[in-house]
Amino acid sequence: TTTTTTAYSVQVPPPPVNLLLPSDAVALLTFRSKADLDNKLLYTLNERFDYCQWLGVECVQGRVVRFVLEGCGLRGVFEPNSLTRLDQLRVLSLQNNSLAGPIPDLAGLANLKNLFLNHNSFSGTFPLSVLSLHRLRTLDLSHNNLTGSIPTELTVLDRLNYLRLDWNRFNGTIPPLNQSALEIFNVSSNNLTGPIPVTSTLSQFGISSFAWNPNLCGEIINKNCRSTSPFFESSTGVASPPSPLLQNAQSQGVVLSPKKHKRFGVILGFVIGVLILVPAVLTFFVLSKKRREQGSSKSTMLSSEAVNINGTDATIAPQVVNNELEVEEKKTPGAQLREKSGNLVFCAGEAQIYTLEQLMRASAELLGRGTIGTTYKAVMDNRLIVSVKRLDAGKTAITSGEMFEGHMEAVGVLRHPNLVPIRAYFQAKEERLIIYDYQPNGSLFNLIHGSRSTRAKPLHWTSCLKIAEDVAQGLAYIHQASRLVHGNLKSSNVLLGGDFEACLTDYCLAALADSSTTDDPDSAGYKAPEIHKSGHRATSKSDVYAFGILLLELLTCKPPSQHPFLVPTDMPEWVRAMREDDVGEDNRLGMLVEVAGICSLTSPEQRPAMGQVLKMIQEIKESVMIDDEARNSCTGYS
Ligand SMILES: Nc1ncnc2c1ncn2[C@@H]1O[C@H](COP(=O)(O)OP(=O)(O)OP(=O)(O)O)[C@@H](O)[C@H]1O
Repeated sequence: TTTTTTAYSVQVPPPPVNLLLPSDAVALLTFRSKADLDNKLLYTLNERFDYCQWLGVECVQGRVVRFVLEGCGLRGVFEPNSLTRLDQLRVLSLQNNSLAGPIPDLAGLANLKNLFLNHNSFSGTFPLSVLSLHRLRTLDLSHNNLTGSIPTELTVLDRLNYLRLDWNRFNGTIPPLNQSALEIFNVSSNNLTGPIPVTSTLSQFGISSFAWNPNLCGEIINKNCRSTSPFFESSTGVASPPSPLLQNAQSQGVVLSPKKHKRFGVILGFVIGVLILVPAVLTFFVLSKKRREQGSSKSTMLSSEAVNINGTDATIAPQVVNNELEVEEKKTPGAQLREKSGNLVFCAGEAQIYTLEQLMRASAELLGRGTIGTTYKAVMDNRLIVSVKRLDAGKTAITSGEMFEGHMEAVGVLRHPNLVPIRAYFQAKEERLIIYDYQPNGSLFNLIHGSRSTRAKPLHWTSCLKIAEDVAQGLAYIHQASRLVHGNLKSSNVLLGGDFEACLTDYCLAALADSSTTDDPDSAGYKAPEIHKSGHRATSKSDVYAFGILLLELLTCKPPSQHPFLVPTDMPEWVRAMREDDVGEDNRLGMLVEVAGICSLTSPEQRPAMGQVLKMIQEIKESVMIDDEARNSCTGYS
């Protein structure tokens, strides 16, 4: 007789193969068929339980309990009725891929505890099926294109410990979350409106959890709700106290329907706008005309002496010569923007969530001095923390004001999970500032060379692989999304973000400076030979060279100044000698060293493009089964 266990010895015509497969294998194969458009996952089934060995899969007694495919270059869709059949799944992570389309119904994943779908291109609305996953502790949907509102019913997930919805396009109000277990929470960079609910849980989070939502208000972000709009309904359904004008209308017997409330709000806003703006604009023009007539050349200006950097704590205080807005005769788009935002130009169309004055009042801590400027950590009075790079006037003197604005407008729109975003810039006479997000976990330089006592050995090779992939992704994005190049890649310009992801900073700034003034022995080792020889400007191929050197630095724990001069064929031996404790990883390491070797070839024409380098690294990643321990060390940098 023929049974299902002898499915491969055929005496009678076999039933369709799907009927013979365990349902978990069918679920995985169905998922792969729609998500893995580039056939990166080599899922073949020779034996009945082969699927438990597939990349990213972990089973207990033949049932899939973890499915983790992070940064695998998946660029299809998440097929409904595929993974959702894995009813024993505890962990599902598809983060850092390019999956698109809606998130399907996940209600079948009744045992799910951790769900990471962040850093993809999912669209559609918040997946309501998640609300039925009562065991859920971690939910990360950040960095997608999700729209619509955040459901109030999220409050029912009482085990929720980690909730990230940042970098989407959610609108509406924030639900009054009050789960005592919630420790990580972020809804920044959305389109949320209204007051931040005052619950004991939400009140413990800082401004960075809510930032970059232009119409959000509340004490946490230091924004008065009534001044934003008198008609916000709070998320608990209780309206904020009406404005005095509205009270007046009501006391006179005018009854306003909710719709009329809105219309009344618009009319009121318009009337107030006209009443305030017209005199303000008139005053502004009269003042500036008077000033021009007096031939005044005074402007809001920061003086280099104004930054007190004695010790670690300082205040970036502007020496305000004249507290009026700087008005230039010829108005470039940047100049008009400057007028609008009080001289601080916010990039990528982002809303101005702080002013120059707030920034200047911030307490500042010196982070370090670089080749073209000095970097500070600035903590503003609204508790927002940013990093301010103060360019050295002499070093960027070759770049005119207009060129600087044009350049910053091009660089400031770059947005990628592996780039530290430039939020704003400022320039006045002798003063140029660039404002970045502050990265809390230090730089790759510190991680590799920081405390020698704790980090005497090179990083685990899987950590190297993850960092290399992050850096390659950031660089490839710059090259593909713009005609710009990084121009100053080195380990101190690779910062570690909140999730220890590697993010590039200082990108595209080298072009502002005269290269003869920026020679620095620490950077010299990353410079491609053609730049050393003829002082050529950086190119995408010199970025690739620097990447090769950085990869060797990662693998060997040796700064470029200590790299022996090697041809690619000698590199594997040197790297192996530097990692003598590593056993059994020769093959994988060998592949990474090979990538470093071809990136750092002397001739720029022979070096691959950054997109190709990224592909090579991703292929190495896919060619190995990353076991659980290695995966953990990937994010923990063991
Ligand atoms: N956004 C940031 N968040 C946290 N630390 C930062 C940030 N930007 C820079 N740093 C750190 O501040 C220090 C000084 O940075 P800076 O860019 O001024 O100099 P550098 O990177 O050493 O040289 P270069 O100017 O050539 O890039 C470095 O240790 C860097 O890692």
